[in-house]
Amino acid sequence: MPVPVRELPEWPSNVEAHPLLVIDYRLLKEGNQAEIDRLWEAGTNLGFWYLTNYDAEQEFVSMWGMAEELFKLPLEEKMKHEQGDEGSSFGYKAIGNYIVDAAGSPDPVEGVDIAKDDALSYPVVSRREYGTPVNDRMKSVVAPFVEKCVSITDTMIDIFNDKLALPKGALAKLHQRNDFSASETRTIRAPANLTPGKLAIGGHTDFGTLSLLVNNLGGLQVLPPGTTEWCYVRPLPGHMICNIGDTLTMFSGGLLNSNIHRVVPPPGSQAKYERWSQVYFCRPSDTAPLLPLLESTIVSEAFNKLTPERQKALSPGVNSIDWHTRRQKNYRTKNHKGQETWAANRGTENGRA
Ligand SMILES: O=C(O)CCC(=O)C(=O)O
Ligand SMILES: [Fe+2]
Repeated sequence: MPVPVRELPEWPSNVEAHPLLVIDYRLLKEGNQAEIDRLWEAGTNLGFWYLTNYDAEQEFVSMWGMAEELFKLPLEEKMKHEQGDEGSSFGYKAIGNYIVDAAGSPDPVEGVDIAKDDALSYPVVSRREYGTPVNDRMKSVVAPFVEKCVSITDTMIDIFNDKLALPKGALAKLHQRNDFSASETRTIRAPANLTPGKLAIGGHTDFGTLSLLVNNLGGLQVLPPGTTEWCYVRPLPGHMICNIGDTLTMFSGGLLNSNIHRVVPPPGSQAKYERWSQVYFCRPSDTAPLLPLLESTIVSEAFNKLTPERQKALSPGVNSIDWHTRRQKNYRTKNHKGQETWAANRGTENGRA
């Protein structure tokens, strides 16, 4: 069994971790202004924060149990539901199918991504099939997980909407429950005893709006703005890790920061355990145009202050699904041709101050 998140192995005493702001979800739900202001502070600076009192830790950990059953199947069986090389991220992901750097080095992790659309419509198949171990747990594990995550991301989207002084519900309209989107669950298993220095996931920004993450070991690192030193983010029981993704950076005219991060082997003696992560990616409706929401004077004033290069990076003008497909496709090892393929998978880090 995976290491339960509440029984984390000891953090090595000589390894520093980033002191992320801790945001209390219960206070956010109550409309506590001081907590809302702190969420804004977290979103506009590092773009990463801890969330406590979110009441879904069990739903996150249950997803590991679901994936463990799937990963037990013979590879040939799992490959029937692999994501493929066309730019969809829904489905099983075999070890080595993503690149982790510009040289095209293959990744060492196994994973599975399930579309929000499939979880919520089950037994109706909206996007694709995932095989029996997933089907058997769609109602009992996957859908409850997605429901909790949708509720958490909807809450934070409305808070950011109001802090950006957008018309009521403007951001929510770009993330409607019943619109098809690339929103999905992602479960990742990295093997124990990875070679020190090996990347499990290469440096990247997240593609969508908000990411919710629970992991059982260290290994996640952020590159804080204005620094050149990668810094560990320490998993803490009862705390999930949240971060801003590219599309929210675009909608906010660069005010909210989609920060670069990566995953390396866990620090110290934690490296001897299998590493499990559970993510929920909230992404805009497939047809949402990716442009700053200039109807807000806060957004337009921020956007006008940016360099032309940064303005261009934050207003690609393509639809959300095209952004996602381009990035995803150029992470696939089979599609890697050279340095230019890595450049083609990049997000809003281009022109980042
Ligand atoms: O495994 C982690 O801790 C982070 C995963 C991540 O950054 C991602 O899947 O985008
Ligand atoms: Fe990420």
